[in-house]
Amino acid sequence: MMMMKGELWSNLGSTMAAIMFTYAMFRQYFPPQLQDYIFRYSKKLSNLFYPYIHVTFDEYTGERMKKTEAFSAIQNYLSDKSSANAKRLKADVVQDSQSLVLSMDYNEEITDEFDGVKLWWSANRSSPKTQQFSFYPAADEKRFYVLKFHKRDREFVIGTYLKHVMKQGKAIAADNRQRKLYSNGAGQSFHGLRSSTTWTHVSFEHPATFDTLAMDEKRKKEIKKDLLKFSNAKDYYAKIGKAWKRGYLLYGPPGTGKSTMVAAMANFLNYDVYDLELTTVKNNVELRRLLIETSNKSIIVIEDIDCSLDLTGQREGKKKKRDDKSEEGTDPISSMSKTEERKESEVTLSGLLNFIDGIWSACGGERIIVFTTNHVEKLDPALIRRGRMDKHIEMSYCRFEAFKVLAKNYLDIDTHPLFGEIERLLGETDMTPADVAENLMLKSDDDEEDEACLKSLIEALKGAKEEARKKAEEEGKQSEETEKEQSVNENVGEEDAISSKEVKENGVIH
Ligand SMILES: Nc1ncnc2c1ncn2[C@@H]1O[C@H](COP(=O)(O)OP(=O)(O)OP(=O)(O)O)[C@@H](O)[C@H]1O
Ligand SMILES: [Mg+2]
Repeated sequence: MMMMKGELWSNLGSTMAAIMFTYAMFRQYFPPQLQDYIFRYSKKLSNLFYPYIHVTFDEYTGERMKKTEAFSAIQNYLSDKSSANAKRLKADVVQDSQSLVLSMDYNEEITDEFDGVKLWWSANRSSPKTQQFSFYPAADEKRFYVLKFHKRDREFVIGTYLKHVMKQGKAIAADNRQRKLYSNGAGQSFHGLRSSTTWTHVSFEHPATFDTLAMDEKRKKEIKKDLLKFSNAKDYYAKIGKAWKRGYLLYGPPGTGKSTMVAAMANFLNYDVYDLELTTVKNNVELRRLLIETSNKSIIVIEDIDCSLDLTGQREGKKKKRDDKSEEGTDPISSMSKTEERKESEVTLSGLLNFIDGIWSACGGERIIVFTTNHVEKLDPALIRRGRMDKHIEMSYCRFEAFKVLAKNYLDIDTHPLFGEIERLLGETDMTPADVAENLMLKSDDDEEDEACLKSLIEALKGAKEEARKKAEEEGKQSEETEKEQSVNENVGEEDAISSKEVKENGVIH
């Protein structure tokens, strides 16, 4: 046995010596051009037997060492596959992500299959030139992914597979990303002058979803379909030459779920929310700047638009006054500083309209603009015409369909003997979902509590019905009185007319 091992070593030694000798001879006796020639042909020869192509994706590119989109997308794309297949994994928190991203460790290789084509991915890093010990990655360490595939699949990989990887990777990043709720602060006061407002953000964690939203199931589905259609319609908007945005007007009495609907929309589409407080925006220029600073995939909300500004259909008069004012001062600088000093918002309706459908709103990707209001009738029709506010959604009082959603959410019940009476009362009485929900809030975990909640709701509904009846009665009385007054006035008017006729005819004053 010992003998055999010794022989093996000596054979290996002599083979190595022979290779080294041949290489030395090759370098010494062959001119460099010939060496190149032989090298190229030997590579071609090896390619004949090695049919695979390798593509490298570096983490950073360019002088400014910008992280490549491709690297991040591949990292996300491979994270699922790595956690299922790779034996050695490493975990990273990718920027702006709320969860860990698992990726295969260096020098691991995993196999992917797409449309019946097999491909191999490996994660690699080039070893740093500086050999110092450090917990942090060396500055000259380069990380990269290598994709290996058969040369017959070249076209498929370049034309289809890589596009699929990028798209999937970006979608995973969007899902994992921590969403944000932005609001425009009221700029700090400095020597009486307000500084410009900017967006500040917190993480967006509103729990409302379309499942928890009390609303007619059919309308809910329709809105969800509309949102999905919009978010997938990049090519369609490009084709018809329209900016990729959509306006929703949510209107209805207080407590009917308008703000809740905005949160549900954001959660459904995975968008950020920009809560725009118009009264703190100094002027149209600032409004435009705020818009440019919003990111893709976002919902820009202006709550209670009727209270935000004087946009309530009297713009002609207002506009004229403003024009008169601007004509007063011809010096643009002095008039600008005057405007700065004025504390109230100078945003105009036309500024807002430009904000919605001006050229600025076309920058970047998809955006949804939502206005909410309690008084749709007060708004200037120009503001809410179709094309600006594409979809008008009325949030109305709670009817039985909506109640069933609340009962499921709050009490976890689908049916109950008291539902019949509640259905009848909800049909006759206007109560907001907020008030219905208030009655369904459990005080304890007791099963009997369900019935107590429903009974308290019935009482509240009866109370509301009675109140509405009394109010209607009072209003009826009032209108009767005003009718009477009117008819008295008319009679007096007639008498006056008769007497004046008599005066004319008789020439006598009674
Ligand atoms: N349709 C609904 N579905 C589920 N919950 C609702 C609904 N409407 C109201 N609520 C409940 O009532 C509360 C108030 O609702 P929300 O703030 O959305 O009303 P709003 O229409 O925006 O009112 P306002 O006009 O006063 O701003 C919410 O916290 C939510 O719990
Ligand atoms: Mg609201």
